[in-house]
Amino acid sequence: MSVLRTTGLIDAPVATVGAALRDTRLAERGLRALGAHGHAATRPSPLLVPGDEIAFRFRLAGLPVRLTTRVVRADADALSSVLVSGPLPELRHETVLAEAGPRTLLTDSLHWTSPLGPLGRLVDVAVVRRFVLRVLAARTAGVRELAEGWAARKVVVGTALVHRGRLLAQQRRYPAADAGRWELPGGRVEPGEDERDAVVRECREELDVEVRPTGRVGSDVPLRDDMLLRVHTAELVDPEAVPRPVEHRDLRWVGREEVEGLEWLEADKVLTHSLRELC
Ligand SMILES: Nc1nc2c([nH]c(=O)n2[C@H]2C[C@H](O)[C@@H](COP(=O)(O)OP(=O)(O)OP(=O)(O)O)O2)c(=O)[nH]1
Repeated sequence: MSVLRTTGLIDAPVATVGAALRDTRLAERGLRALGAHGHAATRPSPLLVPGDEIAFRFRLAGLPVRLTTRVVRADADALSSVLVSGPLPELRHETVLAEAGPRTLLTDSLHWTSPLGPLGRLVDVAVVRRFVLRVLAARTAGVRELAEGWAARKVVVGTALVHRGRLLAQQRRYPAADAGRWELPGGRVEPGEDERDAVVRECREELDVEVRPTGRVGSDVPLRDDMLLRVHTAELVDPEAVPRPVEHRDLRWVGREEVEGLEWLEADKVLTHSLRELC
């Protein structure tokens, strides 16, 4: 099996780079940057989720290549995909992110098996490795451009409040387009305010309870109006406290199997696979 590893430093937090990695336009941009005249089809959603397939069509050394991969992991700090179909028996792509001070270290690993035995290994050295290195460099440049742009956005905090194995969702009352859809408690971080303080304030305002932030979940999600959704996990300070819907139509504690069935706001839909892991 052949392995190629590359790294890059990006001037943005891990969760923001994690969002950029999941951008569905990235594969196509990478191919275009190479002049590979490729086409990469994904479903029309802003961010990839596990199960999504990406179909690539491009030419390598003059030969047409068709290759489809499937996303198997899309977390704040990692994106992985495996081969579904293509002209080689095995292909696995893993991108792992690690905090490096205020920046993020991105490590790409590509593992593949050549289709032609010893001859394939020669082709690997001559053609494939060079092509893969260019693809990965173009992709990292695309991730950097998106993530560094998003890092300057205003943050909306969402709160994944978990209690006795269930997650709290709240149902919006307005605007009309979003009425009846579900979201996490939260809102815009005010100037000078810490994100965790915003989580505590929003939960006090929206749920009338005190919460304690406990960590983070999922990658960021770009929103309209130059905002970025970032979800923090939290617990009730008083386990007997009962949240009430101060501004919302309804509240619901949902278990692992119910998370993906709710009609969430668009942005939250790409986080449900991460949220269900909390239950
Ligand atoms: N709180 C929260 N907001 C979300 C989620 N998903 C999502 O797209 N958003 C959007 C809805 C809003 O456009 C924005 C939140 O900003 P906000 O809380 O300050 O504004 P809002 O529209 O809810 O209401 P308001 O405070 O102006 O009355 O983020 C989510 O899960 N929780």
